[in-house]
Amino acid sequence: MINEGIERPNIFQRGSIEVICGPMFSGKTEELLRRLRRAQIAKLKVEIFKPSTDTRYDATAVVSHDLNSIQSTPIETSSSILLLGSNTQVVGIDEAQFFDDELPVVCEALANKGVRIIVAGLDMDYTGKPFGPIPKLMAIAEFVTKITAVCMVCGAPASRSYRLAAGRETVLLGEKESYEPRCRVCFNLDK
Ligand SMILES: Nc1ncnc2c1ncn2[C@@H]1O[C@H](COP(=O)(O)OP(=O)(O)O)[C@@H](O)[C@H]1O
Ligand SMILES: Cc1cn([C@H]2C[C@H](O)[C@@H](COP(=O)(O)O)O2)c(=O)[nH]c1=O
Ligand SMILES: [Zn+2]
Repeated sequence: MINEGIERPNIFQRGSIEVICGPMFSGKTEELLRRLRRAQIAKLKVEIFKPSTDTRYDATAVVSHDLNSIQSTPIETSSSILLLGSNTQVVGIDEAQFFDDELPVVCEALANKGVRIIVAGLDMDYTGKPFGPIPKLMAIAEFVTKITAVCMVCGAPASRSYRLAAGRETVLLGEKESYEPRCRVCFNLDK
């Protein structure tokens, strides 16, 4: 038979990368949970990962600001996703901005093997700069969903996360006490 033994992608399980991004409180985790739940309803094998450093609501669950949740595996480095996500059909990754620079390579490798990858994360840090591996993931993704929150100053659609707390380090975990979503105009008010 022609092509016998040649490794080809399974067209019935075509891999892809989806990115869900936006500021804090825009609904990234809710959208991730919605897509993963639908995959579970379709009886697909689903694995969910988050950075082990993100312990805000729960050590193992991915939890939205409205406290919807799904069980996940906390991991330290993106290479663990290659090991743990190879024998699954759908991989969900939350808080992807905190992962190392290898995450796009890891996602590409799994997608090429036929895995559907759904990544959620902040596209910008509190200074408005691209955050971690998210911009590269947006470039190589088949589908990018960029969503907005509600600006806490004027009520317009908010694209940015304004830091209320003191501290200039890029990574500073927090919730409403430390951050609020703002539109471009209100984000730049005190600059
Ligand atoms: N300023 C805001 N704009 C939009 N949603 C908000 C805001 N403040 C609180 N929320 C709540 O946050 C929920 C989204 O939470 P979540 O999915 O965890 O967001 P993200 O993962 O993007 O931070 C919304 O459904 C809403 O109930
Ligand atoms: C803007 C910004 C945010 N963070 C932290 C704050 C939260 O712990 C997470 C984002 O969570 P969400 O699910 O998107 O609400 O990231 C940070 O460390 N640095 C920043 O610049
Ligand atoms: Zn505004």
